[in-house]
Amino acid sequence: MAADGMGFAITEPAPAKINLALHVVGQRADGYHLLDMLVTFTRFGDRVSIAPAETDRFTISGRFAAQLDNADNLVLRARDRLRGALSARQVAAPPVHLHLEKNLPVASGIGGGSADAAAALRGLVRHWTAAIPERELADLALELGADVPMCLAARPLVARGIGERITLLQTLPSFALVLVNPLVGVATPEIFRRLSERHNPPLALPERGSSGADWLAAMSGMRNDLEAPARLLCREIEAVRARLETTAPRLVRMSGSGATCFGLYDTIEMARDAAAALEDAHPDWFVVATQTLDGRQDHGAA
Ligand SMILES: C[C@@](CO)(OP(=O)(O)O)[C@H](O)COP(=O)(O)OP(=O)(O)OC[C@H]1O[C@@H](n2ccc(N)nc2=O)[C@H](O)[C@@H]1O
Ligand SMILES: Nc1ncnc2c1ncn2[C@@H]1O[C@H](COP(=O)(O)OP(=O)(O)O)[C@@H](O)[C@H]1O
Repeated sequence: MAADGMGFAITEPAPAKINLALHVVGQRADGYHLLDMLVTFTRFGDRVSIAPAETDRFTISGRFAAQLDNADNLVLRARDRLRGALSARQVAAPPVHLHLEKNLPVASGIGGGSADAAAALRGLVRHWTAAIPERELADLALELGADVPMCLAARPLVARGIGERITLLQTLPSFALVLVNPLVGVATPEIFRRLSERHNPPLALPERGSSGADWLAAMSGMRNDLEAPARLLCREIEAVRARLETTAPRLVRMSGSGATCFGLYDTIEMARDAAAALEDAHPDWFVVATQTLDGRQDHGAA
């Protein structure tokens, strides 16, 4: 079932989250790792649609719909948490039909579940015309997952702490990129457990007002500290990286805890050519050419 043409009142984009860099800089007493992350979002992603309904309903479509459990979906957890917060304020939150178009691979390091939860929160706040303080919404988002607050912002940013300390980056430009996933899921907790070093140097960001070239130069000096343990756990990451390197990218890196890797290119045409070559060589992989949102774009433009 596609959401288009079904009369949904609201369709909210759920852009993929890309960790352009991820430095592990410490660990909290509860075991969670302290991170320094340079994050952006893509035009390509999932979509969450909302319509009024007699009783609550949830439907899923899209390439990766079959891999998800309807009952325990982050979209439903987001709905229930927001409804709970609103009922505490005596704000009505009547039944809704939520539809998820699942285009992003699951457990792949690009935050699909977090993006869906954030899109559901954004859409339901609009649908229920709920005046909820930004701070309370951010706290509620964090309870749903470490990546959900940044997916709520859905624009270029630096995230610190476990992801909750967010600074928006107006100057980060849009990049053409290719996402490649070998369709092997990676379990995030396992990757963190296998880290050999937990106190690495923080991000060194370029000066304010830097150009795209300055950002690329700065990013080439950054890392994803989760890449080494992820490669040990998921052998396919090596092959994905090697294939991406043959397409003349400006930068190749893994996102999040993997296994999705991305290549950055000078133009969207170059990214599309690279994606076509990768799809030819590996029709069994997930490959997509897209663009990241720039710091001044609203996520609604995705
Ligand atoms: C690694 C990142 C980078 O953006 O992305 P993904 O690979 O998930 O896309 C995130 O920090 C993932 O955040 P999120 O996916 O919300 O993780 P959660 O479900 O909250 O945590 C899953 C588990 O990973 C470990 N974990 C997670 C985050 C963190 N900063 N330190 C940790 O040690 C914990 O064992 C936790 O129980
Ligand atoms: N809407 C959703 N999309 C993806 N995963 C979901 C969703 N709801 C619940 N999950 C669960 O959350 C876990 C993490 O998924 P995901 O956000 O795709 O990982 P990642 O952040 O590594 O890309 C999965 O194992 C999946 O079972």
